[in-house]
Amino acid sequence: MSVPATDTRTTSLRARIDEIDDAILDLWRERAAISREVGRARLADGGTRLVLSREREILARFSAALGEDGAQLALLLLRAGRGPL
Ligand SMILES: O=C(O)C(=O)C[C@]1(C(=O)O)C=C[C@@H](O)C=C1
Repeated sequence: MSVPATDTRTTSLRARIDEIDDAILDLWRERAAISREVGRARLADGGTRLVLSREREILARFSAALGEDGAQLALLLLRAGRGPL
């Protein structure tokens, strides 16, 4: 029996979704590691743990691109790097 064309298409689209998710996870981990490094360097220089002006910029950028979902995503990204407030 032949496989319906929609099943084949779904399988291939899901494979692409998995690739995209892997890329997102890699980028998530890379961003968090870089954020931690920036934070450690700032603390070692006697600076603050947070830079709220920078966090506001990031929140605004994600909100402008994705609305409320973007704001939530930005908050999760920031927390992954600098830890909870
Ligand atoms: O850009 C910085 O100075 C960072 O420390 C990185 C970062 C971020 O994850 O984007 C993390 C904490 C700061 O409050 C602001 C931004």
